[in-house]
Amino acid sequence: MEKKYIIALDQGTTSSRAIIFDREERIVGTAQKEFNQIYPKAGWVEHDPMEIWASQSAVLTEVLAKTGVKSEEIAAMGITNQRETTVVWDKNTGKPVYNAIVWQCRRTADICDELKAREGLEEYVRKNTGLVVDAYFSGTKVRWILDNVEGARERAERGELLFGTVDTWLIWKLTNGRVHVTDPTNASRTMLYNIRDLKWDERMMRELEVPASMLPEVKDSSEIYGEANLGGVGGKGGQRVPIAGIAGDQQAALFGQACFSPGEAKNTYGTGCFMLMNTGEKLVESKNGLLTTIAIGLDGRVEYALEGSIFVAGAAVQWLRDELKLISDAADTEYFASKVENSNGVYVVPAFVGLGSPYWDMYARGAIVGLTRGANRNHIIRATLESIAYQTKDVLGAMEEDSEIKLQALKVDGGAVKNNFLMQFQSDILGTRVLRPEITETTALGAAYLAGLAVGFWRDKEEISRSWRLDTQYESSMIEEERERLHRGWRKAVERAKGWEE
Ligand SMILES: Nc1ncnc2c1ncn2[C@@H]1O[C@H](COP(=O)(O)OP(=O)(O)O)[C@@H](O)[C@H]1O
Ligand SMILES: O=P(O)(O)OC[C@H](O)CO
Repeated sequence: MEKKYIIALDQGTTSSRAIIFDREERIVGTAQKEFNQIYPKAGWVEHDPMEIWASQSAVLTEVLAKTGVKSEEIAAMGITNQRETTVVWDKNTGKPVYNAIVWQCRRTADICDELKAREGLEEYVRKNTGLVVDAYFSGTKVRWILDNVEGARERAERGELLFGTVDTWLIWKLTNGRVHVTDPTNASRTMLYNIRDLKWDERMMRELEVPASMLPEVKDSSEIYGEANLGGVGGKGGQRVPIAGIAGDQQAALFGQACFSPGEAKNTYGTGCFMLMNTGEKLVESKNGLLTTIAIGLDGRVEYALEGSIFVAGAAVQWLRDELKLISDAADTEYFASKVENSNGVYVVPAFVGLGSPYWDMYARGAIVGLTRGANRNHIIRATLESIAYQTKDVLGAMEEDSEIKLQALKVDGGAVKNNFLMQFQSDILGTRVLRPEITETTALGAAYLAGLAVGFWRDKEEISRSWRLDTQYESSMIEEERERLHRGWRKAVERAKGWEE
């Protein structure tokens, strides 16, 4: 049967998605399922790995059923995932030894403080892993599991336990425990991977007390890793489909946005907000609070990116909906924010899990400042959306300094870019054009491209570049003095939120 489609699995922080693309990058069908966020203590965030797997395999089945696409028509499958989130499981039973510790989780802040106190280690981490010492990354999360789950360290030392980020966990499940792999984009988020030598870093394994036997094999982001059995009933029948692409969701979005040349950048507005700029084969060290990360691993070589990681963006909108109950749907924020002329001096700093780039403060916590008697719910809603744009502005400023490139336009994607108020305010506060493409599911598209390239479904990056299509362009209409005035207020608000929990 003719191979007409690529399927992408996009395992995000709040939901699992499966999307089928045809050769013209049209979305043929989508299925999506939210899953539980577990908050055992203030600042802690977990997911149940079995629920991640169940929701991901459910949407895979659902998208095939609802589109009528046959598994024989699928050329390959690509995987993209929330990054850093850490799963440790028993390789014999397939059972996780603990819940997945989510990237947002702050429980390892004290381990980070201990690492920072070790002579020269922070510098070593920056130089060799491209990261800062922060609870965000997988390394301290693995260490926490080994230190805190009874018997885990002994079992890990006996070679019985495996570690994986979510890509690794899903591929292990999809291949019935046969394949234990990851790719350089995910490996570069663990604090255990040397982004210069392109291998697991001996010193970091020692410092974090993580046995080498737990770590997956690191393969290219686009190659065949194994096969998944699709479309069978009760474990029988079905079609074997190659799993042929892996990338962390932010790097997948960079690829899906066709940011292939040095200096091209995108910002993805999901739970958090992640801006990545391709720096090609050049590894740029940040002096302004950004990360150096691997953009992609192709044909045995890697390209690098500078990254600004904002921990809370769309999640602040969910907070307005679920905790404050100011809205019933995320999309309502656009209407309410537009009902007021400005935020009336109110600033929301959504530092719910500390602050990432460029501030790096594990102990910051959320704040609403500038309240007066006239402040109403629309101002708070508006200030929440504005906080996403301000955080992005701070990251872009750092990126322009580090890269010495002035960005002419910012390509955007992710769930929150549907919000026209946010996009216009973003352009206003940056003073830069904002470009929203027709396909905003760029994360899934990037994973589809990687899988498609591995099996010859798409020819090369040039073919992909030609497919990028603009939907809307936003241009700034704010005068510089106003931009600076508003931004000064934001910086003051951030100062108030810093170090709160220390
Ligand atoms: N119209 C909207 N305005 C603002 N935020 C939105 C809107 N629609 C969705 N969001 C936010 O976008 C996020 C979902 O985007 P998505 O890319 O699916 O995230 P993720 O991959 O991180 O799970 C949610 O946090 C949600 O609150
Ligand atoms: O799942 P998302 O889209 O919120 O992305 C999460 C990031 O990969 C965390 O680094």
